Amino acid sequence: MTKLSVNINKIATLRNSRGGNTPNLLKVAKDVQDFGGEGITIHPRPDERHIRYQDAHDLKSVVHTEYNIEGNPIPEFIELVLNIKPTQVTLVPDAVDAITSNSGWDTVKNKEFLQEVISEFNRNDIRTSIFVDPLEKMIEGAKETGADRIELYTEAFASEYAKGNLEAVKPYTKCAQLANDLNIGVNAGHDLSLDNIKFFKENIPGLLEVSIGHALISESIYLGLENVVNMYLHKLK
Ligand SMILES: CC(=O)[C@@H](O)[C@H](O)COP(=O)(O)O
Ligand SMILES: NCC(=O)COP(=O)(O)O
Repeated sequence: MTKLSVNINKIATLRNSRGGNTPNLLKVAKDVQDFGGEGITIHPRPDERHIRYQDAHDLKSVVHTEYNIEGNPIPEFIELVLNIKPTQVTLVPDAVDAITSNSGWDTVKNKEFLQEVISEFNRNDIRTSIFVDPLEKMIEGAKETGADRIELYTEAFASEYAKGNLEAVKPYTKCAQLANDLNIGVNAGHDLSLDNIKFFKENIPGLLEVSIGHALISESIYLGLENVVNMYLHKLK
């Protein structure tokens, strides 16, 4: 069983573009869960370009499924997560000015730092996950940090799959198998979509959770547009 955690960053992006409260992030989080979504993911970035730190606090009382907070463990982020105590924290090594997450951790080079941060979250009963590229060495390194799970960074798979290269899933299958053997849980995310998710799931043993945002919100626009245009036309008759 693979859980779907919906990343609502893009809802906050749209809200922030007008300065008001539309679309309402908390309503969307509630609706996602009412519609069967099994988790809510947010990735507050230091510049608060989409999710604000206050949103992360406000969502705490609304998210009754799995609450996953992603981010680079800078001191402000660590403090935020320790205050909120979500179900899971996913550590992502993104630069402040990165347009989106663009690589996994080097779990070998950063082993001691990660061990330190992870043990602090573990002491607070927060499940930990580390964002990694599909490289076996990085999975072995992740195990040594004490993390409960890895999140496989799926951008490379998604872009190759879109070109028809089905072989691109192979390193992910191998790494998931290794993670299963090492008894570390497997999550995945980035650019997963309605086009690629079924194939990905079928090829990843023990896939526990996927977090999906950019494509899912875009698809919601595509699939909802006809309905809404028609509702406006009806009112204008
Ligand atoms: C960790 C990850 O894979 C990202 O996809 C992320 O959570 C999305 O962040 P943005 O919405 O800021 O691109
Ligand atoms: N962890 C990945 C995530 O939350 C969503 O990534 P994307 O679907 O917005 O690329």
